[in-house]
Amino acid sequence: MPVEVKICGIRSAEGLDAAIDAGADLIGFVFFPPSPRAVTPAEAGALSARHAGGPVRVGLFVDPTDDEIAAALAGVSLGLIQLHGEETPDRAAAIRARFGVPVMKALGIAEEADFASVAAFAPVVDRFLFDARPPPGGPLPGGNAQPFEWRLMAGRAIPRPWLLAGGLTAGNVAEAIRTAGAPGVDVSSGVERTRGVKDPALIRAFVAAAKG
Ligand SMILES: O=C(O)c1ccccc1NCC(=O)[C@H](O)[C@H](O)COP(=O)(O)O
Repeated sequence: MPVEVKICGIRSAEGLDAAIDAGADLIGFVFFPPSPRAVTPAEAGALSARHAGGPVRVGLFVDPTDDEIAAALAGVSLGLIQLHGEETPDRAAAIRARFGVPVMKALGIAEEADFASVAAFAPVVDRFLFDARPPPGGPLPGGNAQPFEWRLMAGRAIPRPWLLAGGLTAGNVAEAIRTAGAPGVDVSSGVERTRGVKDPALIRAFVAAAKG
């Protein structure tokens, strides 16, 4: 199976076009205003409308209210809701039931114990994303260019499709996939020329390295 690639934090036409041309399978729109990658629902809708079909449009939320999700969905059709905060399994289940959109739960990983909630989320989510646990007190729960120990994933039975994230670049993604046994990867900082600004050449290099 080819490795799935998600390019997260798309907020420009050139970033979106490069991700689609390069063969990304999923693209992420960040609906979290403190992020330098944040977009409004209208901006995401306008970007998404540049291409009919193509990659799954992922909406990224951090402890969202129902109103926030509804507002995003009014602006752009999403194929996946990524929950990147402190959402509980009950909250993930409620979001999935209310909006009828598949859900991906992001879990921050730094040690073995961080996998404890996988079993509780598995019945109520469609995918997992394993990212580096964010630094304490940091401004963002993701998108921090910080890797975690990929060997923590090796040989682990995850009962849903999953993506590996955190500090990936074109230079390390092949090794990360091999070490973690990852069926898919997610990147944001590693394909940016400056924080929040995607670089088409880095996007192309990343997708080629991940799928090569
Ligand atoms: O990217 C953000 O700005 C962000 C903000 C708040 C919550 C999550 C966020 N990103 C989540 C992602 O899916 C990133 O792609 C993932 O954390 C990997 O980021 P990076 O280490 O920068 O490649």
